[in-house]
Amino acid sequence: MTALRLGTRKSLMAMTQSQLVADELTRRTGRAVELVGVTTEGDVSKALLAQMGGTGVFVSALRDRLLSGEVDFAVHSLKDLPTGAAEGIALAATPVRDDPRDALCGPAKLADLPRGARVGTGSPRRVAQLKALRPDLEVVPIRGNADTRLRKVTDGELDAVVLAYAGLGRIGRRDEVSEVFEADQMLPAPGQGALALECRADRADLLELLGTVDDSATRAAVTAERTVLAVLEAGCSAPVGAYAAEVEQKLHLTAAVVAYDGSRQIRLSASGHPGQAERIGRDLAAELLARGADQLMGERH
Ligand SMILES: NCc1[nH]cc(CCC(=O)O)c1CC(=O)O
Repeated sequence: MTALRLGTRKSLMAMTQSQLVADELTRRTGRAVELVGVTTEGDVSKALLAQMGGTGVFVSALRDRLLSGEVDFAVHSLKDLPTGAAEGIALAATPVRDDPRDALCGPAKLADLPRGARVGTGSPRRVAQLKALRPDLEVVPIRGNADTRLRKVTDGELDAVVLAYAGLGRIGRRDEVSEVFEADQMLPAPGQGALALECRADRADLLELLGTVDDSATRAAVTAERTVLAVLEAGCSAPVGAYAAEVEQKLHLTAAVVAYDGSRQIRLSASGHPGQAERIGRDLAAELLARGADQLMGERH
């Protein structure tokens, strides 16, 4: 039988996580899987990434390859997937989630950084929560892949950077982490640490095969988190965190909207049956809006 073609971005992080998925699929189904590296607009142009606000730039090139039949399925970081459905594309599997937390990379823990230390991150969600924890910090907007960001610390341009702990593990850079933030300090981005396998919606054979690596607890958690984001009509450029996990067959969801300067936040939790993940997310988002989330997100400065 021919090898399945797995479409992936070409970064070290993407290639590593795609290879993990490929190996697990082969282990479970006996099918060989071959990686096909695809250059996306987000990789080519930083200006374009900024202009488009990041939403979906890494994803659309891979989806084009699915629709044209050049690849059979694609592996994305779930965090990078826009919440809206894509015509003709199905979310075939969400494998067991990796660590969802954010991590500080640098020589010291957050509390031990000097007054006014320069900390790099491009994410409004991280900026706002950093400011809430340490209002004295100078938060510096940065872009680029994890390697580029980490180099700004070793070069002395920045005192520390914040990155996803899962991604740091995938590129073998966990030894640069000084502190891993708990969700009550820094609520992760919806879908952080999880992967998404997509294929064409009309490929029933593939949906079944890829379904062998799906994890229902992960699926329920990320469904709840992403529903919050969708209802708030927020993307990765909004100061919104959401994290859900199943404990003893119950899904617990926490979501927060933080003012850009970290001065205020609205944080709520809810729980329910994992089969109701979407409703749990929708109801919590409605409650956030009722308590003024819209207004907080609207205040850019
Ligand atoms: N937006 C880039 C991106 N997409 C996924 C990850 C990390 C790995 C993950 O969350 O699965 C990262 C880098 C980061 O936020 O540090």
